[in-house]
Amino acid sequence: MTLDVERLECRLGGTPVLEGIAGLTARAGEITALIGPNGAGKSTLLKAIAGIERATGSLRLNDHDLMALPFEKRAEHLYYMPQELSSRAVLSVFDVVLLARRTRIREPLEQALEQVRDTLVALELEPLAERELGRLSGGQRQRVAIAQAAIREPALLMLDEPTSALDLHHQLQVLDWLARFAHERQAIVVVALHDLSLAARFAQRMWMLANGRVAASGTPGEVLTHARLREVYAIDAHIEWPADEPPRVTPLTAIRPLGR
Ligand SMILES: Nc1ncnc2c1ncn2[C@@H]1O[C@H](COP(=O)(O)OP(=O)(O)OP(=O)(O)O)[C@@H](O)[C@H]1O
Repeated sequence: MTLDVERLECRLGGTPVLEGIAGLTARAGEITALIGPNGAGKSTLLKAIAGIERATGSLRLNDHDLMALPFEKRAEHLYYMPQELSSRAVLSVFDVVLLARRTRIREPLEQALEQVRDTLVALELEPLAERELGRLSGGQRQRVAIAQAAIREPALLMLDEPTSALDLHHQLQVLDWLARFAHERQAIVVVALHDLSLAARFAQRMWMLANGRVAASGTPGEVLTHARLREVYAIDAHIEWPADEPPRVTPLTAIRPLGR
């Protein structure tokens, strides 16, 4: 089970935003980290895969040609969690997660309720189960959105900066849970992240974008090099290579304007 992206192009408001995106593969059971500076095209790429932005090229998810599927049909196979989350619902945390699960219309209610309870426990959201969505903090809202996304159990789960509002505990806890989710459900999980050490720790594969193009893809060790961090992020960084562990990146200095 893989997602394969080839020759992807996307224009927004007449401007080319993604150009010649090719050679990107994400595998079932793994986390793929989508990295790159502000404006590199990460959200646009995820939205193009989801069918929210129009694009040309080739997108294959397992045996499906996603480009041939209209938005609603793609949605049967994938889910995209955006960066900006709405918090206006007056429903409780439990109810919004249950509603997300009820897209499976043939599932008995008792089974759905059990799945919701398990997911809330796993994401440490149980104490908030009866709280209205509009009365949550930013990080709590983000964790509920992750629960709403994952409980659909899509073949392809795409999360746009899911840890941007989370404290250190919940950054680790959520990514650890997503790694187990990917493995147990054999889901393809693609996560846009800014923290390179966190990305390297939990992702088996990385897609690095810069200026709407692929700057690199491969394992964290292959992608995260001094030269590439200078070129793509315009930073000097200290990269540690602990034995048998993924690289750790400490950003040191911004060396020039980034341009975007
Ligand atoms: N509607 C639009 N019309 C024209 N250009 C757009 C539009 N939306 C986004 N862009 C541009 O497309 C580029 C890619 O934006 P995108 O949101 O995909 O970047 P990103 O890598 O997700 O950035 P960030 O890390 O800041 O979230 C940016 O230069 C942005 O200004």
